[in-house]
Amino acid sequence: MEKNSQNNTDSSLRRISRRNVLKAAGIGGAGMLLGASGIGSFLTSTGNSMTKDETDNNFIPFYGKHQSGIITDMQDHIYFVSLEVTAESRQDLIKLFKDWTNAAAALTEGKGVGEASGKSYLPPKDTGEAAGLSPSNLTITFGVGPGLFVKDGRDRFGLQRKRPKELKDLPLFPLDSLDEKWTGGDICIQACADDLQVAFHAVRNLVRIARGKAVIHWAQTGFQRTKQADLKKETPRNLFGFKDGTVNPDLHNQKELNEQVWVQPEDGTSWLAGGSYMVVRRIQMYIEVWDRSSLRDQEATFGRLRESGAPLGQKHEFDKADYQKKDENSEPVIPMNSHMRLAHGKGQNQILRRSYSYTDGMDPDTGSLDAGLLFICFQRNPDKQFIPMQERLAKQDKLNEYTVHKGSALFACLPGTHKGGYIGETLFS
Ligand SMILES: C=CC1=C(C)c2cc3[nH]c(cc4nc(cc5[nH]c(cc1n2)c(C)c5CCC(=O)O)C(CCC(=O)O)=C4C)c(C)c3C=C
Ligand SMILES: [Fe+2]
Repeated sequence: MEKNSQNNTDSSLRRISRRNVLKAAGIGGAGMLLGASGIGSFLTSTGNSMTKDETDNNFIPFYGKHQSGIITDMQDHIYFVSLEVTAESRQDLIKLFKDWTNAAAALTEGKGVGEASGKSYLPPKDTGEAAGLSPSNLTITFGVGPGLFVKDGRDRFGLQRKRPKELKDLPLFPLDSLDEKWTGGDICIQACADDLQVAFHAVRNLVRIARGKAVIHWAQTGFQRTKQADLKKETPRNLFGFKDGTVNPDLHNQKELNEQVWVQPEDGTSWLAGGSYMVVRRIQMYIEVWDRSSLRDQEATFGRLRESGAPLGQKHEFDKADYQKKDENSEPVIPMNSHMRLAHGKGQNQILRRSYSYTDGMDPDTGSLDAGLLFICFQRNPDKQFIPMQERLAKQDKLNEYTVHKGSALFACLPGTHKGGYIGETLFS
């Protein structure tokens, strides 16, 4: 569970009026028409990354240069779904993305999908369970998996030549214990909101729209502490009790985001420029085993103190880790096999972590709680970011004693769109 709301201090952004926010929802080209006004310039520079604290009506625009739900401040809940496409024609697939775009734009504004027909002899277009609820900072993010481009040797939609070389099944890492039921998918929908019913409603209606064209392959809900419960707005803690999400790219540093998160025009896949690669791993955490290990062992596992979240050898959570520091026995203060040290590597390539905890009843194999992390990260290039990082972790991470990777998927999250356009337009044009 990773926090990504650092340095969110521009008070002018917090004073955006409801009228301006709604205006922003309807404008073309990510707010560019608003020109030099505060909100216009913000949207122009960062796409639709307006964060929940920056609006006064918990609404995050769907339209923008980038899809929302990537550099958006994390909401309290996620409903993630991976779909298999059953449509056979390119036209049907394009129609699906157009219908989804219109529905997603309405849903994020707190509206239902489709017009109410008022005809009692027909099923209502919208399923109704979010009627009267606020938008709850709902974001809906669409991604496409390798199977959309070619599956079982078939180029179903004439997309094979458009597949970026990075968009392929992730390699099997040492210790992976992947289950097909939580792995892969042709398309993903990530719905995040501060209310689970709002997120569920979004997914349910989008899946309903896809009837006859796509079916659910796997789904996973996730949570973190609610903002209501955390008055001090600290970094959320994962199910091992540690602050999780301290080190992440700065969401307000455009240069850093272009280097680490957004696919760039020069990366060789023009239709994906402005999008981002999303890695999803369903990681089970052996919480009972963890609960029997000593505090010292737990802290050595992550390389951080549990209480403050400070790196070992430092006092405060955001102090810089000193990887050279030795203890009185000349041993590294931050152990060589600690999670933080291995994830950090040489510090050149980062990922944007946006993970949520999950619980899913009991693991029938062990009789213990099935709980863990729906690990999600975004990046410009998985070959240079997630994959080498996970190779290091899978080989040596002390955390592996307490976790197992059960699910895995890679998606290319499409660039954003403007009103009148549709998500996926660049891929199909
Ligand atoms: C391959 C990428 C990563 C996986 C998989 C992963 C799993 C995982 N992580 C935690 C808990 C923590 N992770 C922390 C730091 C951290 N983790 C990754 C990457 C992966 N984690 C990175 C890049 C970093 C930051 C490294 C750095 O440069 O400092 C931390 C420390 C606090 C923090 O910065 O967030 C915790 C705690 C769990 C529980 C988990 C799998 C279940
Ligand atoms: Fe981690």
